[in-house]
Amino acid sequence: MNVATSRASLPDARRVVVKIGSSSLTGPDGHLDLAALRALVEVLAERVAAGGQVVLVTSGAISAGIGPLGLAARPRDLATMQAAAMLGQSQLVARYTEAFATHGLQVGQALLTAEDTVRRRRYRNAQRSLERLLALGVVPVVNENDAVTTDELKFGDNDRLAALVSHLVRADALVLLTDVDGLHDAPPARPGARRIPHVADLADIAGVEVTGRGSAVGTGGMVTKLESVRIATGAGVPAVLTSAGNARAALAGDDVGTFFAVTGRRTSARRLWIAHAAGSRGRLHLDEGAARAVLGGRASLLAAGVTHVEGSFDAGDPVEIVGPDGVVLARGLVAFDAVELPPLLGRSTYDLRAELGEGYDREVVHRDDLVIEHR
Ligand SMILES: Nc1ncnc2c1ncn2[C@@H]1O[C@H](COP(=O)(O)OP(=O)(O)O)[C@@H](O)[C@H]1O
Ligand SMILES: N[C@@H](CCC(=O)OP(=O)(O)O)C(=O)O
Repeated sequence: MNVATSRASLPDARRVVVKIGSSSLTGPDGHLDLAALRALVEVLAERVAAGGQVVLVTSGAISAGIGPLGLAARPRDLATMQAAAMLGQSQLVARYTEAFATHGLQVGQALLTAEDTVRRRRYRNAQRSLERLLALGVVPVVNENDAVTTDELKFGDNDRLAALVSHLVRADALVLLTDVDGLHDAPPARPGARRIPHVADLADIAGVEVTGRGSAVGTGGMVTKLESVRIATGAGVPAVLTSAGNARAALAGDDVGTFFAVTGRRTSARRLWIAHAAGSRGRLHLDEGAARAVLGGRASLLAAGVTHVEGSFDAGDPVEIVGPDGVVLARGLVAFDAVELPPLLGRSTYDLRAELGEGYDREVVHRDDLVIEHR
């Protein structure tokens, strides 16, 4: 580990996750921009040649599928987007394979889903295989597994995926490449909007106007990029946001884009998944006393304090924990299936054990599986 503590230490960051968005890989005709892809690969190959390690998180599967499928425009419905991504992903990786090969490097593909960052066993598996791939000198090329993700259970944008991957591989820095040179003090199309070079704490930019609308092809706009930055910096990984054309300069620590300093220490993977699991499978509504106990930070959630449940989750799924006023207080991994809970609610642990036996008196969400929302 050699975490970049400032922009100047970026050249020494040993392991870097670089994410490139659709907007930077798509030409004006909506097809994959091969020149842009090759230019990025050249920069990353230089980094590897200099002794660094790079994990590439790349969008562009849908863009790469448009041409071969003969589609007039980027599809909007989920099934056609998935079909385009399935065809396009293999094209995309083929192009990366060729481009890296010209620099004597090999690539290995990892297609991840939100589920992989939520489920402990899958997280560990992904961690182990990526670690081994890097040790073998191969460049991991990561995208979301669009073929198997549904609307409610997907990242959609690759920004948050990149932040979670940077935690997964214990990166020393995260570089987000897009079509604008960093965060601006207003949406960059607005006259007079200026780049913000350094952000020490995300609270400092709370007043900055950002839009969730991306470019014509991107997903999530600046909102998901800041969400990604929040996850990464809060988990101990500094981030740089700049345009794809500035990738080399950003890695060299030059004054381009926006540098976001670390705000938190490396958290356990477990707490990170719980806090940022892409989707929640349901909600647990609490009474006043339980809400206070949960916010106190040390208590587990017991059936006695839950008034009702929503959703159809299984034991182990992420759920939102909601106060009596409807505000989400925390997220956690629930220890029961949704159908098991109604008869247990509002009842004391003593009652449950006496009537239903050992096991039914367990916590609904154990405190180790519970993370309070900080907004
Ligand atoms: N305050 C802001 N600073 C910089 N960019 C912004 C801001 N608000 C909105 N944006 C928009 O975010 C867009 C990038 O998001 P997106 O299209 O999703 O990119 P990508 O495909 O690279 O993920 C930019 O084109 C920019 O217009
Ligand atoms: N995973 C899909 C879509 C990802 C996407 O558009 O994300 P981004 O460009 O990062 O906002 C793809 O590869 O086309």
